[in-house]
Amino acid sequence: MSVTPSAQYSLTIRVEIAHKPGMLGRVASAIGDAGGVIGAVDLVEVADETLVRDITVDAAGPDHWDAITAAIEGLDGAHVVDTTDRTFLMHVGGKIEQANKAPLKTRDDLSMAYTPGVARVCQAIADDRDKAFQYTIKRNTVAVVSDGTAVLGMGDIGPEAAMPVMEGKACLFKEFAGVDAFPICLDTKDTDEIVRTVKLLAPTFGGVNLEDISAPRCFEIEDRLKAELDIPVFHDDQHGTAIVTLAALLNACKITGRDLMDLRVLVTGLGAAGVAVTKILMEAGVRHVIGADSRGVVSTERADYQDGSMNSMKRWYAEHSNPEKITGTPADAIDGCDLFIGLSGARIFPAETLAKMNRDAMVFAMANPNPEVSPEEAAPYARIIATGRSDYPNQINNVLAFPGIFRGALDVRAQQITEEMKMAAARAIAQIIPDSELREDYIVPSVFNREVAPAVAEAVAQEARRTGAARVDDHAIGFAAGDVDRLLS
Ligand SMILES: NC(=O)c1ccc[n+]([C@@H]2O[C@H](COP(=O)([O-])OP(=O)(O)OC[C@H]3O[C@@H](n4cnc5c(N)ncnc54)[C@H](O)[C@@H]3O)[C@@H](O)[C@H]2O)c1
Ligand SMILES: O=C(O)C[C@H](O)C(=O)O
Ligand SMILES: [Mg+2]
Repeated sequence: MSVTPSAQYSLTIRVEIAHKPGMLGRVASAIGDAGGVIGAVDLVEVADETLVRDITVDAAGPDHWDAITAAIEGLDGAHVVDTTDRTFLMHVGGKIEQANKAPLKTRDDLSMAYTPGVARVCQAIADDRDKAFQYTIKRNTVAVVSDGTAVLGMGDIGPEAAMPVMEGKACLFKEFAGVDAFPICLDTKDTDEIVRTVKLLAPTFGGVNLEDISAPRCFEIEDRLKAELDIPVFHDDQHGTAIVTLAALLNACKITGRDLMDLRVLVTGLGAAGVAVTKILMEAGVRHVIGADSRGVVSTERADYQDGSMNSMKRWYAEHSNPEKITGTPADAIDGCDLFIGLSGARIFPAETLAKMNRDAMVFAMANPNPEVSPEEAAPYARIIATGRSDYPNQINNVLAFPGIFRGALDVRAQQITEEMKMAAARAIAQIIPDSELREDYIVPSVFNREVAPAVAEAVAQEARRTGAARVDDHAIGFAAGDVDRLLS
């Protein structure tokens, strides 16, 4: 849906240019006239007759790449040698690697890090398994587990194809909260097998972040793992999304002068994210919700509810929403709504449908990578617009939640992420923006705001302390865990 040039379609174009005055300017103009946005320009090779340069250009998509390279080829004295898709280049060999914390230069180093010294550490843990948190990576390492069945809005694309997203989550954990996370993509969709596999892996990890596992299996998988493991288990697409959506809504309501209790809300997509978002909004006070899945608006009148074929989560939904028993499509149900929340897929209805919403409408179109309705098209009908993407303002994305949530939980060694912790995290995210700075295009902090993860971690840790769920209090060293380990070693 990207129509404007952006970094996701950034291309490095290697161009051989005649070595004479004005040529680089002509190449730059050709790129600009074709709509490309030039970034870096590097000199690769100089010869008597020619220069070779790498020109980095943001474009709007593959067709636009062709138009830009054709424009360069159309010049006398310029020739495209080759092109590199920078997004793919960033993924060559994967995005993360393992790194050693202890030096291994001498025999002494080896005899401590490995045999024979390591055996004493193993024995200490064998005598007291809790010491795994002190002397292994468990204390700071989270498993990012997916079966590849609901990857972004791309659906069931399989475990190998899910890896770039899971590696990306690991990058975000490390970057924003100093948490070491490891991507694990499983070659099974079977609930029992997933539960058993994660349980078998659990001794290595301090927490489990479930990711992009489709509904309704994700609900049972999370419930069972939470019940059976003594480390926190958190399905990011449910709870991370719910926390950030509530944070955004708290601030959007301040701007539009609304009360959660009076809102009329339409949610499309009743999978992992849609159900969890609805639940947290209801816990926070929202009373009037209508939900729609790919078969239309859900109600107790719908045939699949009546004949018992509706899954249990949607049955819950049908029973707790849509008091007027509206039937039909999301476009039918949007009449008179104040808030639209999309957690379904791209372009599910024409933007004009939003005209039926109340004034000062709020539109959170959060499907990734492409939202239910584009912000440009929604603009005439909504006062506040948010998406899950980084290239628009108001990015409602679970990255604002999960790094800090796990940082806080690991620091106090909480065994569960409770509802109270999630609420506290939502409030912490919302409060990062002072009321005086709230604006229609600034309802959630930037994902690059370094205050967010520590604030979320502190809120989670405080809640754990308050409820007695905190088993230790490492919070003082949380963000510097690596440094402290080095000092201790
Ligand atoms: N912005 C964020 O932080 C964030 C977080 C989680 C999920 N998401 C996005 O939300 C979407 C759903 O993710 P999920 O994890 O809940 O997946 P899921 O597979 O569990 O659920 C998807 C749901 O959407 C429904 N759906 C599909 N097309 C629809 C349509 N045209 N109308 C109504 N409903 C439709 C499906 O029936 C299903 O119930 C994805 O696009 C994902 O990228 C965004
Ligand atoms: O991965 C993201 O950017 C958000 C979310 O987890 C999603 O599945 O869309
Ligand atoms: Mg996800």
